Amino acid sequence: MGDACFSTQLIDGDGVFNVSGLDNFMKEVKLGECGLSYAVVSIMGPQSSGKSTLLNHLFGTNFREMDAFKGRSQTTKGIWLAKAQNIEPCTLVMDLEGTDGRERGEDDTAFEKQSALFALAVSDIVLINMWCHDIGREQAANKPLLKTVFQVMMRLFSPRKTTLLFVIRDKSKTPLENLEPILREDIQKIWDAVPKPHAHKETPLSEFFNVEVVALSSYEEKEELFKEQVVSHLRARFQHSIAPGGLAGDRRGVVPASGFSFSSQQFWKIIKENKDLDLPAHKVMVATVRCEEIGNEKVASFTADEEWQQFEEAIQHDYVPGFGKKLSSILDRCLSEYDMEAIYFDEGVRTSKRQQLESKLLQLVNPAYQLLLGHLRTRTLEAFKESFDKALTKEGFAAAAARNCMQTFLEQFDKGSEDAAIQQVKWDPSKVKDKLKRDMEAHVASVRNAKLSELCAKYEAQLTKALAEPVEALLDSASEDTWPAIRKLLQRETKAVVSGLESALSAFELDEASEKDLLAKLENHGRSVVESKAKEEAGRVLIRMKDRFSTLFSRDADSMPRVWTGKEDIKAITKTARSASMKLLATLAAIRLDEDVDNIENTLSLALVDTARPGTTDRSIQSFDPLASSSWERVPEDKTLISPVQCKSLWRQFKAETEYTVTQAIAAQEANKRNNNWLPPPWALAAMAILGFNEFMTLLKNPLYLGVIFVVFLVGKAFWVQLDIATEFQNGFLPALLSLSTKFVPTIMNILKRLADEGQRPAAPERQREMELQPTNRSSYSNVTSAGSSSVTTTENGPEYSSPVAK
Ligand SMILES: Nc1nc2c(ncn2[C@@H]2O[C@H](COP(=O)(O)OP(=O)(O)OP(=O)(O)O)[C@@H](O)[C@H]2O)c(=O)[nH]1
Repeated sequence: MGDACFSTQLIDGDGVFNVSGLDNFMKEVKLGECGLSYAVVSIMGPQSSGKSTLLNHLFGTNFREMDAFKGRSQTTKGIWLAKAQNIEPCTLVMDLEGTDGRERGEDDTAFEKQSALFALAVSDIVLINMWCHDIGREQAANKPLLKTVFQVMMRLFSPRKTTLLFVIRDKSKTPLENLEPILREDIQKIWDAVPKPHAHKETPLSEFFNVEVVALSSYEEKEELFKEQVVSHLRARFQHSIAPGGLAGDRRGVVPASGFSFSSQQFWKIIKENKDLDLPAHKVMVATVRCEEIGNEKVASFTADEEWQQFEEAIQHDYVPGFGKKLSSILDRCLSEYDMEAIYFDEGVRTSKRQQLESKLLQLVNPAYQLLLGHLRTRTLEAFKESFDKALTKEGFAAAAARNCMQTFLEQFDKGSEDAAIQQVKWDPSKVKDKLKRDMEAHVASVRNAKLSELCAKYEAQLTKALAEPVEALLDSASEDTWPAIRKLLQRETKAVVSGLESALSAFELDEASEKDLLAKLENHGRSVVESKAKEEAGRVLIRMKDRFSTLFSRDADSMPRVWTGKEDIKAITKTARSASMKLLATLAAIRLDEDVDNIENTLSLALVDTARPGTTDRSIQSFDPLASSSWERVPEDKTLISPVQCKSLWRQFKAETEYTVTQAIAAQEANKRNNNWLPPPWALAAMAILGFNEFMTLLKNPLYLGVIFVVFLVGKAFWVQLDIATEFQNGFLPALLSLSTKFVPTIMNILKRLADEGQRPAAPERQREMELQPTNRSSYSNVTSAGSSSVTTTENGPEYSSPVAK
């Protein structure tokens, strides 16, 4: 690559900034890597005053020079930029279009003013090229130039101190020592004459400029001497110009080399808009833009980072161990790269942009972190459930064990979240942990509730078993002691089961109120078992009453079946049996689990059994019926099983259905009495014995008569059995006659047929005996059932009673 590469037109003659040219130039000379170690030198001076010639000799550049033989005309248009050769640190050299050209106007927007301001803004050293013979001259060519420089300097807010190096060309024999004071005086005069803003009225020139003077021999006449002076004297002053005590000014507004392109573009833009330049603000602005750019580059490089991309992908599916450590190192790398690139920019801007970058990166990473915590939470919850359920099947539910298990897995979560923690930021995983804790608690609670209801159901079943059958038995044998006995039983069994549940509940560590609740529920369950049993029994009360009645009525005190001989007091027996049945009704009329304060038995006894007591008249019953009510006195509605009116109707039904048994008994008694009366008086028996003596003797003498009588008896007995005459007459005399008349002929035929059949078989006598036995059994069965029975069907509205007769 030739020397030409190092020079480029920065701003053309029309004031257009060559952005791409500058960017290429910067890449070419690797300016971006210089940081703050670079200097900018520019040269101003009249047209064709040998500026380019000086720069090329001083810095080894190749700015265009005028050909000496072609005459004087402007060669440099706009502003050119090149890099000085063999000068440390990197020194940029700007060659400006010459002043006092006739082509340009004189107003504020004139190109030479704009370029002078630009040069002052970006340069550390400004060379002012002037002819030696102009010194002390009123009409010197450099006077308008200096005026311009000083004027535009006022347009820089808080300007930095720039070095003005006056290069006196074509030095004469007059020594520099003599020339310099005259020059400085000239400069001071110009400075004083320049209109200044109020704030800088009294500001001395030295505040803004560092004035240096150097004189060179004529390049045209003493070229060798010129070259020697340039190389051996002047060039040395540009080495390490930015070091303390170097040629450069105070460099207050300098921007890092990587911001040079943007900074100079902005300067030119503002100058073109004819605005004043605020160097500190400009510095901050360049830093802001550049740091932002660097930050964005770092975000882009982070997003494209392969390691991060792999991480992000893996996290979509599952928890990745070592997340925090790995991500911290990627972020760290990114941030330190930023630090390195932004190091020379304004510290305030750099730091705030670093924070922005950091928060952007963390924002990018945060969803992955949250996802990771989500995976960690799910994993931990699953592991907790597994371990908890395993312990549950082994040891049953225990609140303490559940707590320990939760603690272990919460600690596991803590470890996992520590592993996921990023060093650059302290993200708080407590919300996720809280959610995990809530989920764990919900699981424990649901298991606990299931176990609790299982336990309660077990104890309820136990209590049901302990109560149901004994209560049924107690109610079955209803007496005065029934309810006290039931109460005692209920109390005893409930106490036992409740204490069992109480000790089983200790593992659940329930609060006092909940425990009390459960125990009370169990107690209530016991009561409800008793109550439902009582309801069941009340539904069957009519059958029970009839059973009790028939037991007491048909059996004597020794439980032996009664034979109605005629001596029994049927009325008294009936009364006893009915009053026992009434007691049963009274017992089942209400639930008495708390106390026996009701007056049901008395009321019933008064209204149902004692109606026929001496002194009780029909009128008094009619005028006051204690059963004409739907509720009992002192018995709450929910404890009433059979209301007074129901009792009354049941009693009526009971009486109607037992009436027949009583009538039967009375009939049997009367029949018995009649049977006993059939025997003739003793005198008739004596007469019969005396008068029938002859017939008796005839029979004794002729046993054939006895055989005939025996055969007649057998035939008669056969008819009795076959026609089931005894059963037929139980249904009444007339129906029996009708039934017997229809059955008479078939029975004769049947007997004859059987006789014929039996005659053909050798075992005939045994069959006949069997035949004789059968009807006897049947008749005894029918006697048992004849006591009558009824059935009860229960409907939603309560028990319904129906009599078997009706059926
Ligand atoms: N007398 C004299 N002439 C010089 C000197 N240095 C250069 N020249 C001549 O001055 C003429 C202009 O030289 P340049 O270097 O092109 O001057 P310039 O100031 O860059 O010109 P513009 O870019 O057009 O403003 C050339 O013919 C040079 O030979 C010098 O020291 N003394």
